Amino acid sequence: MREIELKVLDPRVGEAFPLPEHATDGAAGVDLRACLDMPLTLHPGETRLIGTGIAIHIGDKGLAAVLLPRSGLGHKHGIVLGNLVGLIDSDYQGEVMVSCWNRGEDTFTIQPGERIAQMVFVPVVQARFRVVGEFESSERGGGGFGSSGRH
Ligand SMILES: O=c1ccn([C@H]2C[C@H](O)[C@@H](COP(=O)(O)OP(=O)(O)OP(=O)(O)O)O2)c(=O)[nH]1
Ligand SMILES: [Mg+2]
Repeated sequence: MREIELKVLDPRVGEAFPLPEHATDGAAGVDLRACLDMPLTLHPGETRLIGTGIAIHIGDKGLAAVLLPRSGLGHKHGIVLGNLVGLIDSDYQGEVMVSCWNRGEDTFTIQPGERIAQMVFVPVVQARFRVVGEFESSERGGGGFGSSGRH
């Protein structure tokens, strides 16, 4: 298991609000909690940026973190991410923020400390580009967007 530096920005984290951790042995993500002072009601179509009360510094350019919706919130209540997927750079040291979007048709109230998203660490390959005039031919070539048919 990798160790990632974490700063507690709100004293409730680690006390009233548990620190993020993999909930089971095989869990891919760690849940992030809404560091709110009071319940926050999201009306249909509304998006709000919510702090998590933590900062992380990944500090390894071969690693990043992605923020993803929680399945239950997204499927049952329409609470997903305003940026669809959040990306945390390895050199980011600010508070981890979650853009919460109510894409549903009902209002939804987020409670302080509620788990609103999950964060997954992923490997990253940085690339530089070498400009060429022609590519070596490949089986696919330029075909895409359903070029191989539907079945
Ligand atoms: O859901 C998110 C997405 C991003 N970030 C933070 C970490 C990330 O490293 C930084 C920049 O994110 P990104 O590059 O996606 O945003 P941008 O709009 O391109 O901003 P910038 O100009 O600062 O790169 O914002 C979050 O806290 N939550
Ligand atoms: Mg950016």
